[in-house]
Amino acid sequence: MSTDHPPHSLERVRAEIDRLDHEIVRLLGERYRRVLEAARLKAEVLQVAAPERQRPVIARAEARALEVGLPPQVAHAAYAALIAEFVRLEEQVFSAHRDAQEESA
Ligand SMILES: C=C(O[C@@H]1C=C(C(=O)O)C=C[C@H]1O)C(=O)O
Repeated sequence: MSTDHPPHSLERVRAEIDRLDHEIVRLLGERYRRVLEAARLKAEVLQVAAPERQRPVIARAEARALEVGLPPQVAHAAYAALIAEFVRLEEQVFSAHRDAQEESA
């Protein structure tokens, strides 16, 4: 279904939303794998949250939202939630790594 032929029924709109969600989650999976790579490149848990990096990432998402006609507060809320969860997962990578080191010591 292309955007040249907008869907007219609720069913068709929902089918298009489902198709987009499929792609969005695929992209989130790619992003998650890069976040794990970033975690592996950090020397200590204090580097995980990196607020100085979070701010421009969220600002860029808001600016991109404006370009594509998405209310920027939606991009802000989505990215703040995503990053909070990614930070939590990165912290788990660190504690698992620390536990493994302690066990082998
Ligand atoms: C991926 C990183 O780690 C965390 C996750 C971020 C993200 O999901 O964009 C950004 C900064 C950090 O809070 C990073 O430092 O780049």
